[in-house]
Parts: sequence; structure tokens; C-alpha cells
Amino acid sequence: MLDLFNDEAPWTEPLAEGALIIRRLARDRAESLLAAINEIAAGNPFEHRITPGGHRMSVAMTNCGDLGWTSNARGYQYSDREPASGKTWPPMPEHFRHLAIAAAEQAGFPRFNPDACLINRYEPGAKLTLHQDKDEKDFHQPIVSVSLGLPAVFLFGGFERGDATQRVLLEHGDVVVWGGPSRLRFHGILPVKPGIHPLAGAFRYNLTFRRVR
Ligand SMILES: O=C(O)CCC(=O)C(=O)O
Ligand SMILES: [Fe+2]
Repeated sequence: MLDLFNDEAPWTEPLAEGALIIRRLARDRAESLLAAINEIAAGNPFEHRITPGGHRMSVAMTNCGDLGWTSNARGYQYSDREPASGKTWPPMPEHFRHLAIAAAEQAGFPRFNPDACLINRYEPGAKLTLHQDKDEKDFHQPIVSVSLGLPAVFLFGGFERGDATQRVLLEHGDVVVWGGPSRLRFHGILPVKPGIHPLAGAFRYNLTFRRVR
């Protein structure tokens, strides 16, 4: 169907050295991405994990790929299965992998080979406090993050928690890549505002692709 509001080609906005926003890169594939997320969640449901500090995360999570990120009272970890059910994660769909590799390449990381995809689901009010992605063994490869559904404000900071942050509105189909000198920058998501997205309903979804091992 011809969509008069959906005819813009992706464009890029640099965030920092090694960090790039590729606006709308995933938009024309969003329906199949969301369908695959639903399929993954049918077998490995979204869960609100407990942090090592004992807090229930407002973001609900599942994973696909060889490894998945989880958290419990003992700490953060990557594991090949869902801890409570013992179920392995479903394979990373090829179209997920292709999108992540193409985005990384466009951002200057031509050899991205993700083995983990964390799938975050934000309901209105859900947020992710400032953190570094540092549970991976390999910091040479970037993080590729794909936003779908409701918009949210992404905070992109420095290398200390208290450093100043940039605030960037991430919208449906936007992809952010950070690696190289920006790989360990703090980042987070402000509470998602209520809304209804035509494809994703009352949620924001985010896929983050990582190389763990
Ligand atoms: O939801 C986002 O845009 C960021 C997710 C994130 O930082 C993470 O999963 O580690
Ligand atoms: Fe993160």
C-alpha cells in the first residue's frame, strides 16, 4: 500500500565518535520484525527480571540467538536458556541478523557477527536507567539497537554515570549503533509515554544485538 507518510529514505545523525543513529532504517520491515517478536514471545514469554539489587525491572524481556541476557538476584548473565523454564532461546531470525549487520556496516563496523538479541518490551511508564552494556566478553563489536512502536527518549552519556547525557527521541524504525570508542558509554531510556502505535499497540519494543563470546 502506498503510504504518503512513509516515503522518506533513512537518514543518519551522528551521536559521538563510533555512534550513529540511522533514522527509519527498520521501518519498512517493522511488520515482519514485530510478527517475529510475537512468535518468539509465544515460546519464550516476556518476563520482568529482578535486578541483583532486588528490584523488578519495568521493562519486560525475552531473547533470541545463541545467548540471552538475563538478570536475577545473583547478577546479570548471558545464558543459552531461560533460567526459570530451562528452555533454550529460539534462533535469531535471518532478517534480524541481516538488519543488524547492515546497520553496523553503515556505522563503520563491517564485521559485526551478533550471537545475542535481547528483546525489550516497554509499557507506558517503563524505563531503563543509565547503564553500560558490559556483560559481553567482546567489546570490539558494537551494539545495534532497533526501536519499534511507541517513541521514547534515549539518553546517551559518557563513561561515568554522572556525565552529561544527550537526549534523543527514538521513533518507530530508528536504529542506533554504538561501538569503538563509544562502546561503553552509559545509556538509558526515560519512562515511555502512553500511546497507541498502529503496529505495536500500547508498547515500545527494542531489539539490541550484541556479540557476547
Ligand atoms: O531500549 C533501548 O533503546 C535501549 C536498550 C538497552 O540499552 C539495553 O537493552 O541494554
Ligand atoms: Fe543497554
